[in-house]
Amino acid sequence: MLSREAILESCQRVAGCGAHVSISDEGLERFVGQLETDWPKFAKQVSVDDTPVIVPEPWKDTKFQERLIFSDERTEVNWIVAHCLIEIGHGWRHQLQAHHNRGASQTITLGMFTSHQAGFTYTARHMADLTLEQVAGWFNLPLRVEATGAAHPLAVFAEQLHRCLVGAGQGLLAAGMADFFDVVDAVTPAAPAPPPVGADASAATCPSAWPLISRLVGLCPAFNDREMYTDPKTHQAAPVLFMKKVQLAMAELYRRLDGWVLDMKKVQLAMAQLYRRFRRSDPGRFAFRDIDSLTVFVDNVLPCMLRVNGVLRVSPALTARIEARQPLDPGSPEEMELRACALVACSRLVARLRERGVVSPTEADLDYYLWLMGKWDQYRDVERHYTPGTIYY
Ligand SMILES: Nc1nc2c(c(CN[C@H]3C=C[C@H](O)[C@@H]3O)cn2[C@@H]2O[C@H](COP(=O)(O)O)[C@@H](O)[C@H]2O)c(=O)[nH]1
Repeated sequence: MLSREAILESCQRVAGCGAHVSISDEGLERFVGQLETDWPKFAKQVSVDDTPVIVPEPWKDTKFQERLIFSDERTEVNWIVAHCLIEIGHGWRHQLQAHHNRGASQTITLGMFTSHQAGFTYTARHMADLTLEQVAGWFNLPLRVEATGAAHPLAVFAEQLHRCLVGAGQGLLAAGMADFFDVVDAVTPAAPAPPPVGADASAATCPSAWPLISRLVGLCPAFNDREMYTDPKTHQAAPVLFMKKVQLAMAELYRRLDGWVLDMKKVQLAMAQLYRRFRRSDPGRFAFRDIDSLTVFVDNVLPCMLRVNGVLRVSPALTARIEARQPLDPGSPEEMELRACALVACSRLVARLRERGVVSPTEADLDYYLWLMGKWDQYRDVERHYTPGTIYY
């Protein structure tokens, strides 16, 4: 089974021997102080947890604030997991900006809203049968250049999205699962009876996130975010695990649904809405007792925020490549060192914050914080690394 330890240890191996990226102890300590000061501002932004997605400041006043209406809990869970499965496309940021003035994550979120409004439900069969044209339509991605009829560069992005979804649909079907919700059901067959109001969600009745993570990774190729890394000194190769999107899915399910018992009947739903306010009163399926064992969901934004805030030291040659927007190859040492060092640095940041005791976030909280930070005015134009060839982030 996948575990926090397996992910962290594989990244620590890279962080200990990387040729291009390392963690600065002084920078890390300085950033801990900054986080303590800035945390309250952040807490306000993500505490609104009944919105379908976390809404960064620049997205305010857009339709993302609207509540998506789902016919039932199964449909909502399937939409959330599918959304996280296709949180990719950072490497197309500039092409997307030029095409429709939106970045990768806004393109994905808007496309997910559009598909929902079009009545699409993310069942295994529906995903397996998706056509490239359908996907390109929802996400507003051109497949051809109008004037010449030649393939549009963004068609590759549309193909990546299509591949993620079809792969998941086929994987689920092969395992006899009708949808993502069936996987939840297979892992935690019956929602445990809710403990009395006011009881602690960390009680053993709450499920662990890791069996569900492991099962989803086994079924959906696009969740299996791992690469081989060769130690530059010993020349030994070993796998490095990041598991960005599947951990994001756990955090999203937790953020949205931990207060719900998902298979309850309509009349109970109203009760659940009331319970939901009392976050810890109704753990159901998604109040993962080990939510604080997730690592950050490492993409290209986190390494960038840590680099500009002095936590990551990046070699001048690699910094120059990043600033020149030169793409990195998926699985290249540079790409893996950036991601691995960011993941390890975040676990150290959270450990230090907890020791000092002023604020005590989970790594998932810190992830959301750093991702939202990438939208702040002073950071929006800072170049991040780009790996357009990956389907993992
Ligand atoms: N570490 C981390 N990375 C995240 C997200 C999200 C957003 N998550 C949504 C899902 C549910 C929530 O409610 C959020 O609304 C996107 N990304 C990644 O950023 C990358 C850059 O894209 P851009 O921002 O356009 O530049 C892209 O690879 C994208 O996959 C997150 O939360 N954490």
